[in-house]
Amino acid sequence: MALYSRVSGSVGMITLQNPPVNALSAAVRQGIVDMMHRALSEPEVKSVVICGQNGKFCGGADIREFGAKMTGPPLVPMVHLIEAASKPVVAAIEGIALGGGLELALSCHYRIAHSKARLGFPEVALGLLPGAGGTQRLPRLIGVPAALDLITTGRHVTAAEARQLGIVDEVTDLNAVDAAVKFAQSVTGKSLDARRISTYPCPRPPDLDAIFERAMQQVRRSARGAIAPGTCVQAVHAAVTLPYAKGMERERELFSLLFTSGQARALQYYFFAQRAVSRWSTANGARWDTSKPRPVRKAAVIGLGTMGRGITVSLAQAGFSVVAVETQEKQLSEAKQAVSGMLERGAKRRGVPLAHDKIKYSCSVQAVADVDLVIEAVFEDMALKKTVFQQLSAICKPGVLLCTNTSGLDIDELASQTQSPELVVGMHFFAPAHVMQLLEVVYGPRSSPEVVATAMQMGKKMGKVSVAVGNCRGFVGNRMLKPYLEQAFFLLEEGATPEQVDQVLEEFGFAMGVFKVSDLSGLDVGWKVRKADGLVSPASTGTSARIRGGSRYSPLGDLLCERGRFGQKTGRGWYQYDKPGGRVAKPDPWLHGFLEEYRAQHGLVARHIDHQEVLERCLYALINEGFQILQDGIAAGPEDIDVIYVLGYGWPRHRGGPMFYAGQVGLDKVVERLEHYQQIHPDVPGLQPCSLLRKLAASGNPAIHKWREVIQKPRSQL
Ligand SMILES: CC/C=C/CC(=O)SCCNC(=O)CCNC(=O)[C@H](O)C(C)(C)COP(=O)(O)OP(=O)(O)OC[C@H]1O[C@@H](n2cnc3c(N)ncnc32)[C@H](O)[C@@H]1OP(=O)(O)O
Repeated sequence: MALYSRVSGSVGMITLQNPPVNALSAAVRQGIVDMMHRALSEPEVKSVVICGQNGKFCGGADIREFGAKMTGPPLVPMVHLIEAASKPVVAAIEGIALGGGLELALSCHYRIAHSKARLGFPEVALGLLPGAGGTQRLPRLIGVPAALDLITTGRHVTAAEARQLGIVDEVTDLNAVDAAVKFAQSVTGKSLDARRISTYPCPRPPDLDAIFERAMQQVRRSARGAIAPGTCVQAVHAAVTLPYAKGMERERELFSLLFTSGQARALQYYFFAQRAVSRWSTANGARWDTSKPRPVRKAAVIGLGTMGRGITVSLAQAGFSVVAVETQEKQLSEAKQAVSGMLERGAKRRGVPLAHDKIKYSCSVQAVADVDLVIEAVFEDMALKKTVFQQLSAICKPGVLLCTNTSGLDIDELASQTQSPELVVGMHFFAPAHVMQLLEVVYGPRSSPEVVATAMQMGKKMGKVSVAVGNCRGFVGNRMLKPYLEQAFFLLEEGATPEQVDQVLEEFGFAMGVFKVSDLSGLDVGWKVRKADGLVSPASTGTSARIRGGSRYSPLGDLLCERGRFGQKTGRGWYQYDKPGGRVAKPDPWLHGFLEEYRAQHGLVARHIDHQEVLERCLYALINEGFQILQDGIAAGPEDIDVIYVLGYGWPRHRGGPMFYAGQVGLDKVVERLEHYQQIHPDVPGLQPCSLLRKLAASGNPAIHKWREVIQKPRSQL
């Protein structure tokens, strides 16, 4: 709702009240309309200030109401009422003015912002465009190029940048509401003719066509199939080519198109999913709201390879004192140099002070004796990690949290090396660790709730989205990757090429196809794991070479590794590169010949494989594993899996995540297609729909937020 008060006798004050961000719910819109009428009808009131309760102007339309039938006054007539007002209306922007909140501010005649406020049109991230005149007013106010930038990227600007761009009239370090009241009094009685943005002509720079062409190219490059960015460009184009009223009609049409698209639903689901994962729970009943994190001031990182360096940078940038340990002098000095470079680049990019002095380097593990938390980041080797954990357990002061950065090793086995297994937790960072936003916090059966809470909070402080997951091989992300990769390999055996598979996945919206990712991360990584698992056997022909433990197995990755083809680092993998370390993947005729030879050797006949089969086999196998993970209680809900896949594995955000996507496709359809492929490939257990998936499909494909009711008590494997 909105509160009305009178300040200094002549200023009508409308205060938005809708915690936590004063979003424009039906009640708030109704309140604004009613209070505007009141302010305009009171003769003593000469000007109006609009502000938000609790230091937040407005976070935009209330996203929680998007799924329901629209009630209350629409936004567009509301902003027109404000702009048309005969008394000056001043927006007092504290905290945030985002989306509909900024549109509300742009309909006011003046805008006063606090210096710490952030403004922006983030609708594009929700699959929408600013639909209350934002695409028509902003270019009129700040010009086409700047408006295109803000609307298509959704980036927030500081008050200072907003002032520079001309979005706000004044910035204050003092109380913005008081400043707005003073300002409102100072403009009482002045003509408002030049203050109504909708009446401004839209600037037409001479290279207008080129500007729009560039903007379209830019969004096509980065959107990966998302439709909102291009639609935003079209809406701004209408501001330039049409009179305001017609431009508004066009904005409405385009907004409706986006609003009813599956992409907007997926992105809005994802918005709440990312927030839902912070309300974590574990299979043994620990919860975010009952578990208190421990204070951590000083942390240590053991092992300064690629991951350890990234983790050190993240910790230092988050303000922690860090002891960075690498036992070899040479590696330590290389790491020191690399970390300094990363910190310098980070400080420059983010405009923050350098964090060099936060880090102390040491060659000795003894240096961690007084820290509060250790993150071990040595090679992915259980024996080595066990030794390190034994050492840490002996060296560290009592009560220290011992975390391991592993992408899939058994947390409990490591915990058993220590005197306090309840203090051990996994922190699975993604490379590059100082850039990637995702952190899987892996709890073992003995990890204490406060240790999980501490790791989750540490991740948040490092700017990560932390997702709590249970302990199993590969945790959530890498466990689901296995059947996905497996299907991709099988498709090559049956006649596909890496380029074909990658193209299908990239058209779906993945940042990179599975084979390009494999080349980037190195084929030897998986090879090492398969060797340790006893899966890699000496080259042989016939069916037995492609069976392990009674199930189908593809040795293709192993065969490439045997030939030294480790991907980008060796200049050859599933693709060829111009040199070792090269980045541009080119189809490799050698690989095609190798696949033909392989098929001939194993009596396989290449067949035409269509787009649909590639997509269904890769994605549905991955999704099926996701349901198995839910069934096992390794992830608490589908949102956890979806956030992990979007942030860690390049799943297109506008498709919500694999579990959301499965719901969109229809769970019964996913079951039906998995059964279809299982019949053809009975030796692939990953194609057998898991019982939770079957159960959900049989219960009528319920909405994703209802799945937890069906999952009920997960049968935890922990
Ligand atoms: C025709 C009309 C068209 C209108 C278009 C729009 O206006 S669409 C909406 C545009 N606005 C946004 O996209 C803003 C989205 N919100 C944010 O970016 C951030 O939440 C924030 C406002 C910058 C605050 O970030 P912070 O990190 O401080 O907190 P959280 O993100 O955790 O959010 C706190 C809770 O607030 C809820 N919330 C935020 N914005 C909205 C919103 N617009 N509507 C409803 N609810 C919102 C958020 O969900 C959090 O609550 P939880 O209960 O934890 O989920």
